[in-house]
Amino acid sequence: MAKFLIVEARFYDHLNDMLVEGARAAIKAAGHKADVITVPGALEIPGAIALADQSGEYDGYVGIGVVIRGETYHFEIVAGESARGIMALTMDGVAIGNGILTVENEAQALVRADPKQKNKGGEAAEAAMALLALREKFGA
Ligand SMILES: Nc1c(NC[C@H](O)[C@H](O)[C@H](O)CO)[nH]c(=O)[nH]c1=O
Ligand SMILES: CC(=O)[C@@H](O)COP(=O)(O)O
Repeated sequence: MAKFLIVEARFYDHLNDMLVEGARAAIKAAGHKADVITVPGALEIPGAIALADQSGEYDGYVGIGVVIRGETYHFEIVAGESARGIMALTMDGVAIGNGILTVENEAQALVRADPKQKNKGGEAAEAAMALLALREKFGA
C-alpha cells in the first residue's frame, strides 16, 4: 500500500470538492491511502509538494486546483508556472499527477471537476500512481 498526499489549492470550494472526491476515490480503489492539505493557490502547489517530499512521508502526490481566466495576464502565470513547477519535480523523479484545471470559465471547470463526467481529479490520481509504479519498476 502506498501513501499519497493530495495538495489542493482551494480557490473554488464546490469545484475542489469534486476534484478531491475523484482523486480520493481513485487512490482508495487502488488500495492506497491519501492525506489532503490545502494551500492558498495553484502557484503554491509545487512548493508544498517539494516541502512534503523532504519529509519522506509520502510516495506520491496529486496537485488539485482550478485556474479560471480573468482579465489579465495572471492566468498565464498561474496556469503555466504551476504546471512548470510540477513538471520540474516529476522530472526529478517525484510521482505527481497534475489535477489543476486551467479553463476559460466555470462551465468548463464543472464538467472537468465532476467525477461522473471528465473526472480530472481521478485522472490526476491515476497519473500519480502510474509514475509511482514506474519508480518501483526502475528501482528509483
Ligand atoms: N487566480 C487564481 C489563483 N491565483 C493565486 C495564485 O495561485 C497564488 O496563490 C498567488 O499569486 C499568491 O502567490 N490561484 C488559483 O489556484 N486559481 C486561480 O484562479
Ligand atoms: C487566473 C487568475 O489569476 C485570475 O483569476 C485573476 O483574475 P484577473 O486576471 O482578472 O485579475
